[in-house]
Amino acid sequence: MLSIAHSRFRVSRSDFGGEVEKTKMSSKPSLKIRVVAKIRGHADRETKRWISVHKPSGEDSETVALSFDAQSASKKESHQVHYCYEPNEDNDKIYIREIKPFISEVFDGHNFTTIAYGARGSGKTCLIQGSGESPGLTALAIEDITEKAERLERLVTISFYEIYQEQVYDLLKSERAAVSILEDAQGKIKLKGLSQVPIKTGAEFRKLYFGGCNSNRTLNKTAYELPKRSHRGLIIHVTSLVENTDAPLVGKLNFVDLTGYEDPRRKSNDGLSFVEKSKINKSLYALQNVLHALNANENHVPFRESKVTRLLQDSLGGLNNRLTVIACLNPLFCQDSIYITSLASRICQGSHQIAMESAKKGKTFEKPVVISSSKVRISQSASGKQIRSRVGLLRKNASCKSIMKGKKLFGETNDMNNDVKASSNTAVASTVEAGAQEEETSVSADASSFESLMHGDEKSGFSVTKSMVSSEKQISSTVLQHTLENTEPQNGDVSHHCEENQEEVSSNLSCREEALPLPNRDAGSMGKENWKFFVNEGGSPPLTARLQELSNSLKLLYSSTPCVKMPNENVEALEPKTPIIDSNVQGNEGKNIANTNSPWAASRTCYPATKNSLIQEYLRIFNSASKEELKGLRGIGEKRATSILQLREKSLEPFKSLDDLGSVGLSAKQVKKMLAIK
Ligand SMILES: Nc1ncnc2c1ncn2[C@@H]1O[C@H](COP(=O)(O)OP(=O)(O)OP(=O)(O)O)[C@@H](O)[C@H]1O
Repeated sequence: MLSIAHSRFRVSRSDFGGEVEKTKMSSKPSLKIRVVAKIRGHADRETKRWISVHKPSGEDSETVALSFDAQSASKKESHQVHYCYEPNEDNDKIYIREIKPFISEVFDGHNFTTIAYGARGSGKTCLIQGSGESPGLTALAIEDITEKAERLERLVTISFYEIYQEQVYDLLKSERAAVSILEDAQGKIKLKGLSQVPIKTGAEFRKLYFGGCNSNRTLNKTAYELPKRSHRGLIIHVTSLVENTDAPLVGKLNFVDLTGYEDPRRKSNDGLSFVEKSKINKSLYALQNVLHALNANENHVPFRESKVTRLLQDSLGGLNNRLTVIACLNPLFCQDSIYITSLASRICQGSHQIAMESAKKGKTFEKPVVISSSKVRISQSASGKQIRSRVGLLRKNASCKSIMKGKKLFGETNDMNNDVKASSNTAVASTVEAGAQEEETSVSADASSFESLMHGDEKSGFSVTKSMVSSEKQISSTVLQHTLENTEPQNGDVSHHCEENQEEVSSNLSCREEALPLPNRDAGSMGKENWKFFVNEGGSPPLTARLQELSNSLKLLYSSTPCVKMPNENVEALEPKTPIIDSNVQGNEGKNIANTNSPWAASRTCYPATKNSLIQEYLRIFNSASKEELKGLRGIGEKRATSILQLREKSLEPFKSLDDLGSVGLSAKQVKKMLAIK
């Protein structure tokens, strides 16, 4: 049983020596991101360090630089993050510096999220969940929150969930119970089936959290009945009734322990396949894409790319929320930790860019730091011209600037993605960086394309135009074209992978309803806020954005193409190297990948999408889109959108096939038309 000396944590804001002010990223009313690293402790304290940490001003450093001894001197580069905790620094210290100063904001109705990610065995669980000797961040936070809540007469409830294979489960129920992530007509995220249990003390919390309500659950992960490789999250809700309003104010503190990252190409001890490992890492990639989109102020934030980001949507996307990303690093050599650190550095860079923009606008922010380690590394193997011809080509328009501004987190330095040729993100960025001057060609989709799709007429229906279209539409269209070109039957592995990305709605909802289905102020604004992002200048409907979402999903597949071989991992080759396309690798149906001209072509050969999965994706729009989104589709007005929502109230997934749309009075012809963008 944990023993927490309460008085240890009574530290006033002034005790942080101005830390509160320092950790404020920007006065801009958007997500504030802080990125820190933590090097896990090690039983043998004499172990030679392989990570060097340079703290220019000691604990007061605005940023610190990490470098790895494993990298050769010529390739050695430093990765900047906001701070790095040493192996001998415990969870108390991290809590006091990174979380405690912001607890009061949760009581003001804001959301604070802490996400721990890292390679396997890097200490994420010990950090978030803790152990008997060393309480984790969750236990430390709950002590302060329950104490404060008692004084201020607020209600504290907790939810504890697990995400395994992109399915969410409630961990506070005695039976394994699935949770559905739904969006209501107002755009609020609802976690149907996830219990919220009131707690008043740290002891009550520990009883629940560490298995009190389920004897099968213990702190020891290996003893737990569910598979080990899952994400786990705790939500602490702080609710207060606001005078003269019906809606209570709810602030949330989220803690997420992401599954350990593992390079999918490496053989793992637990025998997981490449595809399974790619799926496990998907949430990490999705998180990066979401943070990139938020940092770059992009029109579409791909929250739906993974369950983790979807579940955290209102905490990541709402106003004045905070996110602390903790990159957990192994104390002994671990190639994956180098990758994890480079990603952390990128997220850190993104948050600085927001700060710089804020500063330019005359708002207060401390001097930004130039991050040398985070330069975008673009493969030199493809010329700008080649890249442009591969991706569908973008003009140097405003959208491109936005892409450049944020620099895609996923797809640039990923060691796998050093095969830049396989990443459309990178290619897009490369196009911009290369300073494309030539006349560009864009691909656009029209209604007939979708009709062709419905009839299985894969190749027809697309027109190549030289018209200027938004980059968003171009990307979507490129993906659509790609999908249409690949409607041949294919092997199970790939379609299975595609299907994993589908919005899941569990039929197993026999569990009790949420104890406190309380609305969240920020969540309420979130739906509309994101809706604003969905609508582009031309007034096109959210379907466009969904197509881009498909694009993102496909990018995830492409980026993890197994047709890439890394150089042998000997001591000489520790630093990330550009993967080599193996000319002997055979794609589906014996096609030789090396003969393909482009990364798109190569990935097509490896991972053909199915027409069916695309149709399923459209059906998911009907099963999950908000009222406004539905109304953006052809043939759906106020009345029909309301009927669809009513059907969804009765059944979680009313539309399982296109025929089911008949129940809201849509004929087959109308359905086909509807799939066209207005
Ligand atoms: N501060 C520490 N000092 C010594 N050993 C530690 C420390 N933190 C963690 N460990 C040990 O490291 C191992 C991995 O820790 P932990 O389970 O927290 O890692 P993880 O990142 O959650 O792993 P996974 O990715 O497999 O979920 C455990 O055996 C744990 O006892």
